[in-house]
Amino acid sequence: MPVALVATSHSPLIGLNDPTTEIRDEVRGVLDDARAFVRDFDPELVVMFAPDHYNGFFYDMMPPFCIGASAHSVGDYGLPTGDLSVDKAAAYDIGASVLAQGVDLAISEDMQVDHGFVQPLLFLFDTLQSVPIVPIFINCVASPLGPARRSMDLGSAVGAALADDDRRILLVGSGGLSHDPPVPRMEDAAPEVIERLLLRGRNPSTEQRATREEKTVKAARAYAAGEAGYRELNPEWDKLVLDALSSGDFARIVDHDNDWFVREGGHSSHEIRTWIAAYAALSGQGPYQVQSRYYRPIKEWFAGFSTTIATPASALAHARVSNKGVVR
Ligand SMILES: O=C(O)CCC(=O)/C=C/C=C(\O)C(=O)O
Ligand SMILES: [Fe+2]
Repeated sequence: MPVALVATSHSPLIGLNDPTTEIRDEVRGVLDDARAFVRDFDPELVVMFAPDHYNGFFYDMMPPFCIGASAHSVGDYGLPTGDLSVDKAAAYDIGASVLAQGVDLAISEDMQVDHGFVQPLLFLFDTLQSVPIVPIFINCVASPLGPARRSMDLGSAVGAALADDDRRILLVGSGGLSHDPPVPRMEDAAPEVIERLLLRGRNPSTEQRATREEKTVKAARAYAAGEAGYRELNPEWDKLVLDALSSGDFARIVDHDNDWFVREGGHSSHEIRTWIAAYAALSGQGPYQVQSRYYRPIKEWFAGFSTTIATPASALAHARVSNKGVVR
């Protein structure tokens, strides 16, 4: 199948707590390049791996992986609400194949998604409905998490499921590198927050959502000003991860235990599982090459922010090649 990959960080703070104009423009340029690449590739199907942040998935039933046969954006952080254009038949086919290959995943006919899915869609397509999509949720925040290697197994199985599909397929991974924004954790959350991590967190009122989101913005401002006791970003670790994914050396990442990710990259570094899955799906189609790689630590967004584009090595001759950012 003709295939390409875009993996990108997301951050709910984009537009709400921006870095300098220079850095904002730099990122805008990188995302414009990614959008131009995608426009040229003209995908007929997007398969997106992304996490959730207690907007769609709660502790009433928290699967490690879930494929959406229909999906709806909850509209967090000012993003649009509405249905995604899910390719239901493809979702069931991929789900059945992945299960047959021995990777367990749930299926949802009513998947609620947040900025984890919505931002990359908007970065690359401007709207929620521009392109048929199969959304695949990977739990990256709600402990206990399985080993990172399992997200590689998921990605490999999805890649195998797609191998005979003749459509142009864009694989997308959505999540940060090192980062530790204030996403609550069951282990140490206050009782009223624990309530929110259970089913009762679903469909908050406008006021409840605004209060919660204001807290995140306030925390990011304090973090960027050096005031808060949050974990620093880790560009060295981010480079290791980007190098490993660029070279296809997955073992450098997935053979580590979950504590390594938290120690090196903070709790939300588990979001890199979405990239691991997307890259593993790509690697199943043969050798690949990263064509473009951007990285910059952006504290205002609580993110080691990166965007990469990769294609099968055979497609490289047609590539736009660029490397931007501060760490390569
Ligand atoms: O909104 C909340 O309840 C907690 C804050 C939150 O979800 C932050 C998410 C940040 C990212 O998605 C990220 O940096 O990857
Ligand atoms: Fe996130």
